[in-house]
Amino acid sequence: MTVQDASAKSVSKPPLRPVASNVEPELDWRPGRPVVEVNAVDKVYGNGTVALKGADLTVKGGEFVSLLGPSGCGKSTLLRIMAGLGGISRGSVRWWEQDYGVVGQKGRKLAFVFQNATLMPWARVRKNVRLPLDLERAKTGSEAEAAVDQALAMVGLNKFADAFPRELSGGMQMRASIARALVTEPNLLLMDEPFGALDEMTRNKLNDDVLRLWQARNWTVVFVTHSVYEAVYLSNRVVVMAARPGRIVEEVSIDAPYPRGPEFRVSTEFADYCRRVSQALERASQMGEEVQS
Ligand SMILES: Nc1ncnc2c1ncn2[C@@H]1O[C@H](COP(=O)(O)OP(=O)(O)OP(=O)(O)O)[C@@H](O)[C@H]1O
Repeated sequence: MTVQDASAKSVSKPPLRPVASNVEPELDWRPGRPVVEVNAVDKVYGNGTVALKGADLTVKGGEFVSLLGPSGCGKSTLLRIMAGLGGISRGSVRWWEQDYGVVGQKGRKLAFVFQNATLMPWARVRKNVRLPLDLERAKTGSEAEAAVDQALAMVGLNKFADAFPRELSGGMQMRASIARALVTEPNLLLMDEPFGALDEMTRNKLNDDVLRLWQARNWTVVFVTHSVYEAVYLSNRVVVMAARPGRIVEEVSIDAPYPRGPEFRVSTEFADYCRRVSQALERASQMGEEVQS
């Protein structure tokens, strides 16, 4: 789907406007407080597709929430709405308990990681990772370089700073893409099926990297995936969606403690959660078929 959907029946595109003077600019990340709230949101595309109907979802500070559901159930649409990309047809969205104007302030930054690494092929890794800082122009040259070095080190790519994207494996390209999100020091990370194209070993490794960074950086994460295993491994909460119309139908809490590692993947607890989530997904898939028939 396109990022900006100009043809959508938009009632309220989140306004991009200067920060209100009464807004507290200091760090406002508190575990348990709502970071993004989607209230009764409908999304109808210009061609009449009802991508979301009555979506309600609150993601709280420090949560790792996965969106899971059959193809076309509106996962990407919901994630993009949470990113302030594209309009909504009904309902409301709040970020850090305020409107979109607060996004980008200290402690209220969001970053989006796309399905593909979307690196500039003609630019070296360092330049790709630095791009958001150059666009923000908030840091001096040496500050930006230091931030890039730190982000590359966190994803284990410091030795590849001067490589071109074509010289990296698919997993390394996704790492570069994560470093590009990291460099802006986001508080809310929205990830749209970032590892779907990778082999299982690489995906498992990147899952561990994301969990490590999530804990180290106090991120709040919303993660779209088609994989029950990935959703269970990563998340505190799996939100299951159904299609036609796209809607949230179930939630499963994953109460296993962190850090999670290889032992968790082979535990009966993991298998039990996977079975529960698979059953929820099966129910969701059948709902879509019922509506259609
Ligand atoms: N720009 C658009 N214009 C019209 N319809 C769209 C647009 N983007 C998405 N859709 C439709 O909206 C519905 C939800 O799409 P969306 O991409 O959000 O689902 P998804 O659950 O992320 O799908 P997938 O798992 O296949 O990526 C689908 O029917 C899709 O065809």
